[in-house]
Amino acid sequence: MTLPPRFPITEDQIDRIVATFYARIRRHDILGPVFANHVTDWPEHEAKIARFWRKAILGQPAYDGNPMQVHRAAGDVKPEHFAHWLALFDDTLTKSLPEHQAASWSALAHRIGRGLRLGVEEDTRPTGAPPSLR
Ligand code: HEM
Repeated sequence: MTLPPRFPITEDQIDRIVATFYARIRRHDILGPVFANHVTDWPEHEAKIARFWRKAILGQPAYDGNPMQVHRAAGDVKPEHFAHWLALFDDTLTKSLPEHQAASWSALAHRIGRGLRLGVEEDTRPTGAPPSLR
């Protein structure tokens, strides 16, 4: 089923953000080494991420993976990585897109990132300790 877009954006704009963002991820001091442990085929990774966003933003049935499971299973993705990821993503969005698109996509990424972070945190938290609700 195809859902209506959350905000107007072209597939080409999504592809360009993904390419710019992961080029910066590869050079990032903290995040670069984590990705290097997992991603060997960058064009394939970027194509998959672009399909993820085409589904999340445009409602296209382009992606059917399970990001929560992938991030939890990675083992070296830590809760504190999410703030770095989101800061770099926001910076890429504001430098590359008109304000409305950047703000809408940022809000969506923060919402998804919060869910993923809580999932990853679940695996690192000592049994019985309360979740961080920030
Ligand atoms: C809002 C934040 C994030 C989003 C939306 C996101 C999205 C995704 C998606 C869709 C995938 C592909 C999953 C699949 O294989 O189907 C992925 C893979 C991956 N993500 Fe994230 N991610 C986020 C944050 C992070 C953070 C903070 C890290 C920490 C370094 C990270 C590290 C990775 C790695 C290493 C993979 C590749 C796993 C593999 O192919 O084995 N991600 N991400």
